[in-house]
Amino acid sequence: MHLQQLSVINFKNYTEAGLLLSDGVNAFLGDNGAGKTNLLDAIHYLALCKSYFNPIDSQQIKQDADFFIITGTFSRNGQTEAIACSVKRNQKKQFKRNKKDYPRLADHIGLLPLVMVSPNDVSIIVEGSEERRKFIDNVISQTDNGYLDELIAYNKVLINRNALLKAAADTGRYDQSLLEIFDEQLTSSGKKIFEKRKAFMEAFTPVFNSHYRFLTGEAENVELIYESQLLQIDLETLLRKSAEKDKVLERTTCGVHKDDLLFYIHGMPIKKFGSQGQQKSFLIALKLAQYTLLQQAKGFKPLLLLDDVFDKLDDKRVEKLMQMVSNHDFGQVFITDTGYNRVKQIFEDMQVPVKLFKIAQGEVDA
Ligand SMILES: Nc1ncnc2c1ncn2[C@@H]1O[C@H](COP(=O)(O)OP(=O)(O)OP(=O)(O)O)[C@@H](O)[C@H]1O
Repeated sequence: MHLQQLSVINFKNYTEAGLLLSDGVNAFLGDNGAGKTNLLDAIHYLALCKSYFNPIDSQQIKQDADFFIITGTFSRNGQTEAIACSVKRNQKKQFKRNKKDYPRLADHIGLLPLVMVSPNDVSIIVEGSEERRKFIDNVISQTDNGYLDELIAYNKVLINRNALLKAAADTGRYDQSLLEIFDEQLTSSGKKIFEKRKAFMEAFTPVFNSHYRFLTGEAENVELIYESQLLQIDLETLLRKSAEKDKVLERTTCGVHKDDLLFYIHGMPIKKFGSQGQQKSFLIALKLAQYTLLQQAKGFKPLLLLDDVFDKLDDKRVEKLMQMVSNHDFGQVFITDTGYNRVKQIFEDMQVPVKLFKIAQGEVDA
């Protein structure tokens, strides 16, 4: 699958721009604040109906404008897909596929799989466990339609159970039969989520290890561990055992909402003991593993968006990454960087064709 052309009107710092893209590597190059990442985000928006960086749609509209439009023509399984998206202030966003409206926006998601690697991803390492659960949930949802439904069901019961515990503490009355119903529902969804996460991590971890090793050589020893209370004990028993504690703390203290991913380098948490370059390499390997599993599930190559990817990586790692790109391990790739000559040189040295775009203050020059 690849994006043949992209147009934006009033999107972030662009008034109007159109790009004809290569089906191999495309590089958006320019100074800080020029609008390179904004182009990646426009592609992300077109594929996944939302910005990668900012959940508020109206903030993607160019300052002082009332709407934005993004259009793109994709070649997918030998067919052309014309996707158009428009957002007006205070109105629902609209997506069209080959000029037809979607009955549900959710029907669009999954059509154009995509993986973004961005400096913002460092939150997966440095922030709390919620960021890591969000990462794993996003990756599983992209390939498993039922997973998101289970997550929604689980979170709904969790909110209700916590409200019950809080109300019981406030009123002194404890509705045991309602709690048992919630526990049953929580156990049913929680078990399914746990089984899917466990199976996913079993497939994901060796792919991650192999990408990390390729990128960094054999010297660094990293570990990726799925941590869940359910690995030791089933959720039914857990909920029963923690019932008294939950009453005192007025919230549900066990379940899959406590799951986490642990990241180690040489036996130590990478958050505290990894250099910026090592953390970045770890994140790239995580995202490339996501790419590989997505490709396996879809049967074709997703788009790969690499924002500011050379920053903090040493020359050897840059070369390895570009080797992966040039081996056509990935299909269409988009790269951003501030150094026009640097990127031109890297690709010339590797004898990899690349389409270079000069970006300056919301203007594109191919
Ligand atoms: N809604 C908007 N209206 C106008 N400008 C916006 C809007 N949203 C973002 N911008 C501007 O777009 C500019 C370019 O942002 P972008 O993140 O694409 O830069 P970049 O070229 O990737 O820079 P860097 O190299 O620093 O990462 C920023 O200066 C930002 O203020």
